[in-house]
Amino acid sequence: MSSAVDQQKTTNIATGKFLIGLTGGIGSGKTSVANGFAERGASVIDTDAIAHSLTAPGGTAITAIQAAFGNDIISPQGAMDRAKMRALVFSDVRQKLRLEAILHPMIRAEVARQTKLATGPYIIYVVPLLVEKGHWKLARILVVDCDEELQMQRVMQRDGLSEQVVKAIMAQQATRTQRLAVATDVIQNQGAFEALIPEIDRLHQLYCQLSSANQTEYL
Ligand SMILES: Nc1ncnc2c1ncn2[C@@H]1O[C@H](COP(=O)(O)OP(=O)(O)OP(=O)(O)O)[C@@H](O)[C@H]1O
Repeated sequence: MSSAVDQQKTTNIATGKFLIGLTGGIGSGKTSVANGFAERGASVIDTDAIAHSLTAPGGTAITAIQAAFGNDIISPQGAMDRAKMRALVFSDVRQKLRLEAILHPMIRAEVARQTKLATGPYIIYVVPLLVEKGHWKLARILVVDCDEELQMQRVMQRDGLSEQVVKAIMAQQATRTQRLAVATDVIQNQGAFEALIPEIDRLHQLYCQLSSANQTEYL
């Protein structure tokens, strides 16, 4: 596991924008929390959503995935067959690296494009594997945290996956301890949705303050 998250206390010089990485284990509530920030005016760039659109029918990554993995990995509709790909990359780490070699540069390019266009007071990058696959220049790291049992319940309910599959996914991710070790901010998502609201409000205010202070430094 690389400790590859490169934090900066100030606005990212390359982009001139205040960048926050949002991460958490599968089903921890990243999307729910990110939506809360978006509702308050933040620019949210979701790397998972980008990966989905790259591998949807007609997506930019489809031709390269087909060339690397064969026709069988592409569904009749022209999307990457996610279930087949999941089985493949779980059983063979080299296949995982091949897929990442195709997708990661495309995701980075799309993140850079959306970052240039972003107009919010700060930007939240939603990066599920931020701790595992770092090298993001960030001012803050926000971890959405909940216990593993709850993660499992939520994912099994949402995606109809078996406990065994969810456990296998979680085993490939960073542990709670590893994530919390790099966090500058933590949102506990252990209770009801409503309990997230004051936490999101508090951090939204903090990020607005920090981003405007940092912007001033660079004017
Ligand atoms: N506080 C909560 N109370 C009840 N259900 C919740 C809560 N937070 C999230 N959920 C539900 O749990 C599931 C996972 O949440 P969400 O999709 O936000 O997590 P995620 O971290 O983005 O997941 P993934 O890693 O799979 O992308 C969703 O069905 C969501 O509606």
